[in-house]
Amino acid sequence: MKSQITNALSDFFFEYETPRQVLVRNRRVGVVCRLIQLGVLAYIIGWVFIYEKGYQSTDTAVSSVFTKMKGVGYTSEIGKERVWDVADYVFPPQGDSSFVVMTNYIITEGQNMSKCPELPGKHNCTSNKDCEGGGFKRTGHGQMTGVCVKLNTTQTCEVLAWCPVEDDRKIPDPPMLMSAENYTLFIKNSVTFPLFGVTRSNLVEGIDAEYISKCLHDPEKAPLCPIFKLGDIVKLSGFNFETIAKVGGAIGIVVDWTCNFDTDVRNCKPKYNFHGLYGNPTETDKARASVGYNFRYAKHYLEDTIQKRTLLKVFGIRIDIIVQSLARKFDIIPTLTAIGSGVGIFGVATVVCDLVLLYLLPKREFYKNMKFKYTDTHIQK
Ligand SMILES: Nc1ncnc2c1ncn2[C@@H]1O[C@H](COP(=O)(O)OP(=O)(O)OP(=O)(O)O)[C@@H](O)[C@H]1O
Repeated sequence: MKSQITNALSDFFFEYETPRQVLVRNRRVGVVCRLIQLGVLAYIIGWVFIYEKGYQSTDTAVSSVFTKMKGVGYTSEIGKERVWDVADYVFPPQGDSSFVVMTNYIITEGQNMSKCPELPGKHNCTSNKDCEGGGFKRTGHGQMTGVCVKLNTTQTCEVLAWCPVEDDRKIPDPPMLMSAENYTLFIKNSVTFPLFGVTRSNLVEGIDAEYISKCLHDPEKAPLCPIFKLGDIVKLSGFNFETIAKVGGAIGIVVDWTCNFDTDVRNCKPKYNFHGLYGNPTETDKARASVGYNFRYAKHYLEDTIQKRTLLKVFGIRIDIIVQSLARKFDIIPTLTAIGSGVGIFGVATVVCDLVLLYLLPKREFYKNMKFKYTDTHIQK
């Protein structure tokens, strides 16, 4: 018993078995096999390694964006000249990655809390019965007092509201702040790739204070300049400035960081892309339920101890800055995984050629006999 175990152990340790193979001298099978192997090799080298960069690991960035607008707008309404600076036309003012630049507005000044007639149109009435006291209309401006009052040639419900109520039936055309086309936007963006421990900023090497004070972004001539003219942003996103300025719209600026850290990190530079998200009403769009982008904003103040407000219906260009990133660097683990899976796929060639050899060729019986060694039929005692 002991000697049997010793024999088995010595067989296990001092012997090596390797499969015997059959060398098939057949041109057709040879060609099929080599072609499949060539295809697999092309797939591994061309697709997995070169195109998909299977030898690198990837990481996306953690990023922060800061924006600042500059430029001055001028409007002249009947008897009133006004200059609009950045604190007046950017909402919110903190320099977020998503903000609105006012390009058109409807201003209602000196509103105070009192009773006044509603806007003619949706809120017309013929008698007090049409104005339910204490009630609210879906798109009304205040609480109805229950009285139907005369307003010019029509009658409307009287409301307790911020009076006079805003009349937004006509949007100023051309837009009040056409000068917004010349405003400039400064984007400061910093990205960190935690896996590779690399931090980059869009103020890359060579973008110094002097360059910033003069440059203006141009996709061809100054692709790295972080200062953009609003008119250029609108044009590059495929919109017409006057139309988008009138009713408002949204634009996405994509800062794209696609970096390869196998080369110098200084080659990791941002690319800016512009996308019109919504706005620019075309003829068919006019029929849509909602066109453009607007919101209301009020500035409150006290006048002779009476609280008053100035209401602005703001039409503007909403800019969303989106950071997209993908960095790559050589890593031994994905490299070995790609090689391993490639070697595995080579096995496909053997399976296909065996099928051809053993089941399709006319001399398949001959090859079967060469490939397999048969035992005698099992005879039961
Ligand atoms: N929208 C913009 N258009 C043109 N230049 C800008 C714009 N925003 C900032 N800059 C300039 O870029 C530089 C860096 O701006 P940053 O905000 O860091 O500095 P700042 O001195 O606080 O700027 P500011 O001129 O607003 O006081 C400054 O010279 C600034 O004038």
